[in-house]
Amino acid sequence: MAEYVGAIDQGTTSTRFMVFDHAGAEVARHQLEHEQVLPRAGWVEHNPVEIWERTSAVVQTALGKARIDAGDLAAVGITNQRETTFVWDRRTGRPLHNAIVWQDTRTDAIAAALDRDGRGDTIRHRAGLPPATYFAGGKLQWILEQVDGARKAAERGDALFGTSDTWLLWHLTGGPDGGVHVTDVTNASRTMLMDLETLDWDDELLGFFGVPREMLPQIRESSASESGGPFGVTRANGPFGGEVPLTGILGDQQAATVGQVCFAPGEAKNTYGTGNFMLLNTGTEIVRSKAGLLTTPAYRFGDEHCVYALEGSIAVTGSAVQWLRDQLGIISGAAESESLARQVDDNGGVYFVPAFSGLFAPYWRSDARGAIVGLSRFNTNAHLARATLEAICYQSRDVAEAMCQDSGVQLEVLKVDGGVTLNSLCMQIQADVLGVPVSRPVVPETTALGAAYAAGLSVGFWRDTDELRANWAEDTRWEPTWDETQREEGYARWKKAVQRTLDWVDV
Ligand SMILES: Nc1ncnc2c1ncn2[C@@H]1O[C@H](COP(=O)(O)OP(=O)(O)O)[C@@H](O)[C@H]1O
Ligand SMILES: O=P(O)(O)OC[C@H](O)CO
Repeated sequence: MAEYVGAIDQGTTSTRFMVFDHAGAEVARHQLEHEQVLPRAGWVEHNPVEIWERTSAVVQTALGKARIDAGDLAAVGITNQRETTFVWDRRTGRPLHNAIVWQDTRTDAIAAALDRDGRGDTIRHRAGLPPATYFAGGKLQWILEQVDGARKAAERGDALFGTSDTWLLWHLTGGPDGGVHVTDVTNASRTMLMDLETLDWDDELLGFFGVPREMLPQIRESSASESGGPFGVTRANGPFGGEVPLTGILGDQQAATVGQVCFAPGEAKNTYGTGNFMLLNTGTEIVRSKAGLLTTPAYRFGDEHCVYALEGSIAVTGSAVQWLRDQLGIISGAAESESLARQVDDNGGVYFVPAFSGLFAPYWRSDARGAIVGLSRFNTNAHLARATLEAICYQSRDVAEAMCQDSGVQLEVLKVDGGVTLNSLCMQIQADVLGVPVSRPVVPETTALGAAYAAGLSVGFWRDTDELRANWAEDTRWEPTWDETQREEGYARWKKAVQRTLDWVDV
C-alpha cells in the first residue's frame, strides 16, 4: 500500500515538488526558481520549456531525498500559478510563445475595450470576473493575434492552450505522444471564458476573445471522480520513473483554501506571497460580488456539487518588500523589513500604497500607480518599512470589508499562510488593523498540501474532509491590541492615501 501522496506546486517564481504522509506532514521537498523574463515595462513572461524541465528536476530530486519511487505514491496532485497563459504545438510540444504571466499588463487595451462596448457586464455575470489584464482570455487573444500562424494552428486543433497545470499534465502523460489535455474548474474559471453555472466553456465568451474551442482543454473536477477516473497516469519514462495516477488539480489559491481546510461556508484564508489572495468559502451558492471581489470555484471534489468562493486578489504585497530590498536597497533581505520597522512605534504619518500595476481588488483601477504620502522631514527608512507592512495589512482589510459587504460574513479569525507570515510584526499589525485574531497553521505549505489532499481524496488515501480537518493544527495566533479609535483612524487615513493614487495613468 503506497504511503505517500505527491504534489507539484508550480508558482510564479519557483516550482516545488513535495511529498506528504497520511497525517499531512512533509516527507520531502525540492524547489527550483525559474527566470522572470521582462522584455518591456509591464510585460512578464516565463519560458514554458524551462518550467517543464525544472518540474522534472524537482520531482526526481525530491523522490531521491525521500528515498522513494513511483510505487510509494498513491497519487499526485498539481497546483499552479493561475491565469498565466501557455500555448503550444500539440505535434511537437514546442511553445508558440513564452507564457504570459498573470502580472503582465500588455493586454490593457483589450481589457479596456471590453467595458466600453458592454461585453464587460456579461463577463462579470457569467464568469464572475471584472474585465482586467490579470485574466487569461485577453492574453490568449493577444497570442492569437500577434504570433504568426497561431490562429490557423488553433483552428486546426494543432495549437493547444492551458495554464501551467495543463502544460505539465500534458507532458507528464506523454506530451506529443498521447499527452492528456485537461484542466480543472478552478483554473478554467480564471480565463473569462468559463460559465460559473455550467462549469464549461461558453461560446459567447469565446467569441468575445476570438478563441477557437478546439484549442481548449477539457474542464474536469479538482479531485478526479470515480466515474471519470484519473486525469491521466504519469508515463514510466518521465520524471516519476513509473506510473502514478494524477488525480488532483487546483489553482494555487484554491489549493491553499483546501490546505487550510476551509470547507464550511464562512471560513476564509489569506495567503501572503508575491501578492495576497483572500478566499471566503460561500458553499454551493454562487455569490455575485457587488463590492469588487471575484466569484470563483473553490474546488469540486469528485461528482459533488462545486463549492464556490469570493476572492480578493491583491497584486502587490510581498513584492513591495522585495522592492524595498532590490530597488531601494534599504533592507538586505525580506526578514529585515521586520527589524527595521520595529525601530519605530508607528508609521510616523507615512502611508505607502504599492499600486505598481494599478490596483486589483476591490478597486480594479488600472489607472492607479504607487504613492508614498504623508512624508515629513521627520520620517526615516524605518517608517517606510513600517508603512510597507501596514500596506499589506490595509489592502487585506479593504478586501475583508468587501467580503463582509457581499456575504454578510464577519470574520471571527483569519487563517493565514505564505512567505510574509514569517513576519511576526506584520501579522500583529494585521490583527490590529482587522480587529480579529490571525492564525497560522503548523504546516505552512498549505498550497502543496491542498493539491495533495485533492489527489489523495480521489484515490481513498484520505476518506473525507473530516479526516483532513483533523490534520490542521494552529502554530501561532496574534490577537488584536489596538482600540477601536486607533483602528478606524488608521484605516480612514489609508483610504485617503488610496484616493491619491487613482487617475494617474491615462489608459
Ligand atoms: N520575513 C518576511 N517579511 C516580509 N516579507 C517576507 C518575509 N519573508 C518572505 N517575504 C516575502 O514573501 C514573498 C514570498 O512568499 P511565497 O509564499 O514564497 O510567495 P510566492 O508563492 O508568491 O512566490 C516574497 O515576496 C518576500 O518578499
Ligand atoms: O504563484 P503565486 O503564489 O504568486 O500565486 C499566483 C496566483 O495564482 C495568481 O492569481
